[in-house]
Amino acid sequence: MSDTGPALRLRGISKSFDGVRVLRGVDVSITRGTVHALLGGNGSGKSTTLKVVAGVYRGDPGGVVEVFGTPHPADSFSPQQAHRAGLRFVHQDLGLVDDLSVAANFGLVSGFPQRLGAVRWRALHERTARELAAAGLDIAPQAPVRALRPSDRTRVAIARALQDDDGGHPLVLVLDEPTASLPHHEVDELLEELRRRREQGHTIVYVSHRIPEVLAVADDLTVLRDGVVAYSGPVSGLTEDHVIAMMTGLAAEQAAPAARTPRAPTTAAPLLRVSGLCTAGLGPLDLEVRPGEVVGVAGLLGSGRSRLLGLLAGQVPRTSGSVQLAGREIHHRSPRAALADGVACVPEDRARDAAFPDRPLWENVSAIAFPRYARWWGADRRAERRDAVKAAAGFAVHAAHGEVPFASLSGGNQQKAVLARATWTSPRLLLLDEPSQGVDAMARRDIHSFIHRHVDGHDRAALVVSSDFVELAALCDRVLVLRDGRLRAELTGAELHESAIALAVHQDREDPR
Ligand SMILES: Nc1ncnc2c1ncn2[C@@H]1O[C@H](COP(=O)(O)OP(=O)(O)OP(=O)(O)O)[C@@H](O)[C@H]1O
Repeated sequence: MSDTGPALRLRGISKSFDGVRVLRGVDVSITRGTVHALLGGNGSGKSTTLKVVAGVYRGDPGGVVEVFGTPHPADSFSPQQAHRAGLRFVHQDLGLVDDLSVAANFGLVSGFPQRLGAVRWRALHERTARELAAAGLDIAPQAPVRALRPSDRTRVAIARALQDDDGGHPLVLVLDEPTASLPHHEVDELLEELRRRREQGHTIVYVSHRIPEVLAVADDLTVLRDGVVAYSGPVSGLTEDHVIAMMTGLAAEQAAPAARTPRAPTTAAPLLRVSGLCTAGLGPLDLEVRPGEVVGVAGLLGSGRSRLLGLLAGQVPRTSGSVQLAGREIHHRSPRAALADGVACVPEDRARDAAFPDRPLWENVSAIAFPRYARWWGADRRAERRDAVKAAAGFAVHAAHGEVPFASLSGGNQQKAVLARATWTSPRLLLLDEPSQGVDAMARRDIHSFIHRHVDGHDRAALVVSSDFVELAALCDRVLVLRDGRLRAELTGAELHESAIALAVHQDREDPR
């Protein structure tokens, strides 16, 4: 291990899947004691790069992963070698076991101290308490992971990854989208944690789609475009538009978003009218959505925001109340029944609720539209495939072809494919739960303009749940704020900005709605 030079250096890293090269000669040098962000559009190769660095994927021959001055051939680098070399990883799902205590989660990685075959819990608790204190975390080692706040869970995962099993040497900590699933108000805490770890001498490599956040916390950044390094250098002096221009290869002015025309207030009769709607933990709720409106729903985890969408989508049964769509009472007992009435939903947990991972991309896109292709002689699969591939292309889903298994798509492309499916049947009410999770900045802009196009001038509307208040302010005509299952505020016009939404979401005082 050399004492000078970069912490991590990638030289000529390439990676092919079935003969298709998805990384092409990636060269990156990461300075010790810095925060280095890795950015790029969906499918640009960020996760693949990290997996080669982690030794999970074998790189193509010729590439080198150099850690603290020691070179390792990328085609034979293993996870064990990566660990010994001083690389530590925190994946997006954090890898914590919710039902175990914090100390037991530490033990899973560092081993359980034992005497005569029995676990020495007291020793494990003491060791974990020292690690937590060193990390500035005021958490008992006995606390169940399930009870932790989201940002504390991430900080525990970081403390576990960095636990002092390496004689106190600085390490390279690699994080994959650590802020993607954090509530808005906890993002700053995590960014502060990254800064603190940098001060301790560690090197942080951090994948993100949130450019403003990267500009705030990173010293340097690398932009990947189609598996090639488009930029690697300091953050200072860069703006969001510069970064997007590097990600897209377009000039900054071409990459800038089209200005949004504020919608005139509509006086049309409501498309959706909800009255006295109740289910466990939610309601009674009264709300109206007019044709052409994009209405946001903001609230903390547990506020009832996803439950509201589930109720409208036929996934959650109601206990009382009424829902009218275009003046007609509807009461769906399944998502399929809701769809038949023009209500389509994109759930928050794509992998669990919205995907057939082993089936081809095109089947995942056409999944809800296949009855259209029923013919007297069977199903017109050829037409179905053709139209599904077209629908995916309309959402800029980046895939070699329509036959690739859904699971092999990058996360952002999976999300776009699921959105393409939901909108294919031109639903009158589009229900979207965290629609731009994991999608890159350009795709997020595309998704927003698609939602606007879907509703503008049509007898359609969208209801959007998002924990990203910047997104809600940019996308929505109105934002409803839920707390403890009740509607507490409604923001519109000049009130509709990020900080007002944050304030309304966190307010303890109940207003008299
Ligand atoms: N196991 C695999 N088999 C085949 N192709 C793969 C596999 N893993 C990744 N790819 C392809 O490699 C390319 C890069 O994917 P990768 O997941 O690295 O992108 P990414 O930059 O992390 O994207 P995102 O921001 O959407 O997560 C994509 O075209 C993807 O479909």
